Amino acid sequence: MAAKVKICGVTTPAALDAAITARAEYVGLNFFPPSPRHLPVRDAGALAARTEGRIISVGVFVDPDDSLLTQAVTAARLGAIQLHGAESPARAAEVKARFGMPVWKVLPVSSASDIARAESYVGAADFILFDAKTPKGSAIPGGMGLRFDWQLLAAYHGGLPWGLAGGLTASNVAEAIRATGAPLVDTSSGVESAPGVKDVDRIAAFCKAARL
Ligand SMILES: O=C(O)c1ccccc1NCC(=O)[C@H](O)[C@H](O)COP(=O)(O)O
Repeated sequence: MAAKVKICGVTTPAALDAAITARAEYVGLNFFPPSPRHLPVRDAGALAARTEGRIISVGVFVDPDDSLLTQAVTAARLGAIQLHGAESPARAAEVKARFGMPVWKVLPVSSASDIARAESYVGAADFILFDAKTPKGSAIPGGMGLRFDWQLLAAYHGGLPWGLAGGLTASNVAEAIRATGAPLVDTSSGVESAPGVKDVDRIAAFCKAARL
């Protein structure tokens, strides 16, 4: 089965439409203010109006409080919540229960023990996204175009559905899927011309390459 595609950090109608046209399954809408892809809640409604029934919006959050989640879930008509911070299994379970929608937990990876942590989210989250660990002190915990050693994924026992993120581009995504068997691939900076600036041609090329 073809890997599903998530285009993360979409902030404009043009990028959203490019993801829909290229048949991506998900877009990520980023609600973390320090990110160059930050989407203010007040701007989310305009994008949400274009997504209805065409693509699923995943809200990207870093250790969010319930107030931000409530505002974003409503304004952006989210279909899933991605927790990209240090959220514990208990917090993931709480968010899942409170908002009644799938929770994706991101695990930053640099060693085998990071993969093993996925098991602790069984029953608490619905989906695990393995992403590259960013350097200590980074302003953002994702979207930096960094890869991790894909061979580490061989140790994953598959207690939860999962996806692969980190440094994926149109040039390496087919190889990433072949090497890891990832059922979902996620990219952000790999389809940009500059941080936060999505490139519609790169979005199309990425989606095409993921399906080859
Ligand atoms: O992209 C961001 O700016 C970001 C900021 C804070 C938390 C998460 C963020 N991105 C989340 C994603 O799912 C990215 O697609 C993922 O980290 C991969 O990014 P990239 O290596 O640039 O493809």
